[in-house]
Amino acid sequence: MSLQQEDVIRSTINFPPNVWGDEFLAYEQQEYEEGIEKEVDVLKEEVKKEILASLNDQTKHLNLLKLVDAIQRLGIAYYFEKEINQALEQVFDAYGDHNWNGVGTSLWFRLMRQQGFFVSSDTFKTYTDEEGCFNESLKNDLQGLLDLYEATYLRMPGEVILDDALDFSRKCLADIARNHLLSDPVVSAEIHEALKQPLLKRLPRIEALRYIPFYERETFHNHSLLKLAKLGFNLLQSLHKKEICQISKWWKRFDVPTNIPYARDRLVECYLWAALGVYTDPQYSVGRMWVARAFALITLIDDTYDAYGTYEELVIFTEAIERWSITCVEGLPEYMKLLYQMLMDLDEEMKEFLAAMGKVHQHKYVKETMKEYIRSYMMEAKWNHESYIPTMEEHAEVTYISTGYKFVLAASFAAQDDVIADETFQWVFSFPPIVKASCGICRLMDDIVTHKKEQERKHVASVIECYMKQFNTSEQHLYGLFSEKVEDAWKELNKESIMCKDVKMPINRRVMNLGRVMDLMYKNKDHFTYVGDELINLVKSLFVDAIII
Ligand SMILES: CC(C)=CCC/C(C)=C/COP(=O)(O)OP(=O)(O)O
Repeated sequence: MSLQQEDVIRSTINFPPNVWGDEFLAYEQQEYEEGIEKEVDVLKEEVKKEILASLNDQTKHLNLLKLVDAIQRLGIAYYFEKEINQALEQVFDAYGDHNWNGVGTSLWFRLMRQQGFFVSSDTFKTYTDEEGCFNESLKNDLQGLLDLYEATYLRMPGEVILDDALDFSRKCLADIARNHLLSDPVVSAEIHEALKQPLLKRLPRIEALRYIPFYERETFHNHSLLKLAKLGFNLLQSLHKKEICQISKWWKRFDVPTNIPYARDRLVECYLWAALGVYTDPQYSVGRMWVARAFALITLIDDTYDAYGTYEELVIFTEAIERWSITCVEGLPEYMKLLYQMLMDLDEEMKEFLAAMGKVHQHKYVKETMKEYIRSYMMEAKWNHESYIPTMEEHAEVTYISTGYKFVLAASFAAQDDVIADETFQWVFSFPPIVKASCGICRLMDDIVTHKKEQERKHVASVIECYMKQFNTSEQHLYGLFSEKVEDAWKELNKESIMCKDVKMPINRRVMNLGRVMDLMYKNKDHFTYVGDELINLVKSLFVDAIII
């Protein structure tokens, strides 16, 4: 009997169609005004000089930190990687892990930890009395409270003083916001936004979009820096437009709505994921486009395993993945052939890229993590088929891999046009705690918002069902419990990014950005599947509408 016959029961649902149509195909000819790069270079030099001028003068260190903070929040740190590192190293050499005293402690603490320098949370003891209570006088300094609040999010597991400082500053800020004591609407908006989402969880590019107009309103802003931020934003935006146009042309060839109508068609959203969470710096154009396309294809494969494919079909597909050869196409059910072909074509492209870079031997890392990823999909399909609810441990082991983040990281190292050591691939293979924590954030935040809808059809058990079964408990208090686990995972990310020196900071930052994407795609609702105005407007602001200079 053919598997394609109509009596096969498939647990599909009607996902909303792609909201973009052909919009991005129109951006092929986007050219930026001539001369803009020259202007950017001049401004860069000005800002570099300013950084370097403050380096050796301790009286200027607070201003130096403010400048670095502004550069990072304006989203142009990639222009000053070397200078920022030099500046923060200098500050670390001057004050060690706890000797910064007085004004700016919270800013110093946050910037140092963000850069991977360990500084001690004991520094905040000066803010408390003998009983460990935070001084009431702190409530009178609004900027100080905001800075303290943002600094506390850099906490590691067990840092009670920072947990307390967070409770204290959050409560003070919420009281201030509630009491309408503020006459300044800009500061009031700042408090509301900070309470909604701390800096730690904001994706740098989205923060730039938000911070540029905010910074402009500040009386003492640096004019060169502001101009550079705007030009830099627009330059990268025009590159994004071109890239989305290019990958849209590739995607259109496959006519997904006709050929794979049961799956989510989400190329632009996947590009957003890749551009904000994986490759944020302009130079990684090739990698960004490869990863975005891989995500879009994986989304189709995910919906095949989670919904449309029958168990028998999925076994065949998984075996073909294990064999990893285009010759397997023939043995696949008709509708799966395109998926397999797309995957093999993308893989071929990756191989060619690696060969051109002289690192073709690293292809095996991408292939192996992809196989492992698909095996995790198959295990979920098996549990679903057998109506088996796994233990929490079994569930985590499989569904952390099925977030795709381990594969994404390995692929991102390969698709990056600089030299990435084999040890870095081996590091991700060993599934280190920082990567696990990022996968944990992904799995928990995803399951919290998607499980209700998924369980309406036959779907693998989410972490919620597994916990309820194992601990014989009700669903109600689990959302709070898992939200706390997400916070714990953030503490782990902080700790590992500072304490673990196996990889360099840009790689840790990538792992953290993957965690941050979840705050965009899966906070309170599944914005990836059900793309609404919020995400649409964000995409337009990031990739379509230039900032007015
Ligand atoms: C990082 C990657 C690979 C992104 C690709 C897009 C994707 C598969 C999203 C998860 O959808 P989902 O919410 O249905 O996920 P799951 O099926 O794992 O719950």
